[in-house]
Amino acid sequence: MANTGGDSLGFGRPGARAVPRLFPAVIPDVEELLQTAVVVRLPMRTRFRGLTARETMVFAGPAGWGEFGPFIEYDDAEAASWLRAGVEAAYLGPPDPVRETVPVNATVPAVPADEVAGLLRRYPGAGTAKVKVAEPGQTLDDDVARVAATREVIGRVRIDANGGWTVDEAIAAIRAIGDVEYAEQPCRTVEELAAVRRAVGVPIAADESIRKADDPFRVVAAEAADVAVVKVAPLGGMRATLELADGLGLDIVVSSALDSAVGIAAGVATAAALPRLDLACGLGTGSLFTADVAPPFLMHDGVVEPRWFGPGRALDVAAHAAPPDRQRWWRERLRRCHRLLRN
Ligand SMILES: O=C(O)CCC(=O)C1=CC=C[C@@H](O)[C@@H]1C(=O)O
Ligand SMILES: [Mg+2]
Repeated sequence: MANTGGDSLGFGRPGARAVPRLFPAVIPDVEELLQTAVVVRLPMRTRFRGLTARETMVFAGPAGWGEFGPFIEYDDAEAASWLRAGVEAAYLGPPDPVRETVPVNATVPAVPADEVAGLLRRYPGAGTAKVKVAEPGQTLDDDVARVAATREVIGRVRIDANGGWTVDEAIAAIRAIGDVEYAEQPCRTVEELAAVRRAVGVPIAADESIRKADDPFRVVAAEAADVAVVKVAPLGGMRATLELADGLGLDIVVSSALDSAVGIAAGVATAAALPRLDLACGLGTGSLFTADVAPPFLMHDGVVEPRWFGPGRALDVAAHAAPPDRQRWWRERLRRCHRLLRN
């Protein structure tokens, strides 16, 4: 039964943007975190989310490596959850798995249709593809063509509009695109998602309406979605994500936050620990980078296996270290977020 009320994660309290507070109970000293922290800049193969390189920070703790990589434009209140997730990974390690493999979807950025087949070669055995749609500056024809090109290679397609459509645009676009596994975040608000869901026969997935919401349970209360896309870093960690997934009572897809291999390891560990997992997870974004801090989670036969970058494990950070001004910027950001977590 879905939980539509308040919850132990700290979500949904008036004025308190979700900084889940459950794990870990003790946040280490900031100087300890900064001692091993390195900022890397990972070059990307294809533009994704407007990025051609991904800046992120990794640090080590007694349980291994953790990642702190909130997107640059996020404010400190939003970024603090990402720090909590990194601290949990480095100080607590992964939850116990209940499965040995995690099914993963191919991710198709908003590329021209004729680039799709080449891109999908990076996802051997994928049974599901997620196609980005509603990209600013592109048309519905571009989306229809990209989805059609994807379907020629992978039969099961889900789409992600990142809230880019109005309700009317979403209804028209979903009808034009045709049968999909689900439409992720077709519009921006929960009410709009519910309106689209009522109008179309296609399942709706909520992403931003969960990871950026003051109250992720509103999606359930408003009957706005069939699927919850959950991301470990913005939701404050693996255990917080598992608890939220359990409370939501929707079908769950664990997805990446465009993390390095360190953050993806936490996503895979979370998916491996879910009591039920019926849908492929969006954890194949390592394929979008041309370099990573460790061997990326590349799928084979449509799945990846959990792996953990434990204590004493050296990462390939030197080759990808960001310039000194960016190191300073991230270290200051970490200090500010750390103060928020301690308060
Ligand atoms: O779900 C996937 O296949 C890949 C992950 C993915 O699409 C995203 C990762 C990071 C930022 C987001 O804009 C984006 C998403 O909206 O789901
Ligand atoms: Mg999404």
